Amino acid sequence: MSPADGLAARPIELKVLDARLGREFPLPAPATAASAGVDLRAMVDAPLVLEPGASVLIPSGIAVHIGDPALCALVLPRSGLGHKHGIVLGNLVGLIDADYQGPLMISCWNRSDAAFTIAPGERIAQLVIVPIVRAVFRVVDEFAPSERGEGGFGSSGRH
Ligand SMILES: O=c1ccn([C@H]2C[C@H](O)[C@@H](COP(=O)(O)OP(=O)(O)OP(=O)(O)O)O2)c(=O)[nH]1
Ligand SMILES: [Mg+2]
Repeated sequence: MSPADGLAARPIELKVLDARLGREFPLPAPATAASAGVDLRAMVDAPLVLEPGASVLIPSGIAVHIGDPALCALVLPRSGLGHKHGIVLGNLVGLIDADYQGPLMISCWNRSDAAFTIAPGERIAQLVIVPIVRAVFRVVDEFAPSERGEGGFGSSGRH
């Protein structure tokens, strides 16, 4: 039994905006049975040199309409690119709303001190669908006491 066997697959509508996807490059799909995300590809026309410190908005070649307001999607860096090459996201994390139907874009930021060339179709980030809680804020004057109280920002020390 694979670890993901207990998970019901959830259909999410996807539009292919770049005809190379599904032909020259695979459509987004989990790499393993229990992968949390699917990799997103940089659907640029030609190799793109990202200079140190530069950021650029790259089309993923797809649009997704999540539809269910109890879900959203997060665009996250790939750990290898982020750690080894400093290729992360210009917005740090991308949030895709359930009602967004436009092109899924990836803001790529080269936080390293070396230029990085992004090849057409390269897997550049990943997309994770997550459940959300719809908060309705209820204004109060005082909170009931909690164990932490107002302590934060390192209040518990370092070790
Ligand atoms: O990395 C990202 C982040 C966002 N989006 C799209 C989907 C999201 O639903 C929409 C709006 O994102 P967000 O609310 O984070 O951006 P904003 O600057 O507040 O734009 P808006 O005024 O349109 O809400 O942009 C992307 O394609 N990629
Ligand atoms: Mg917004």
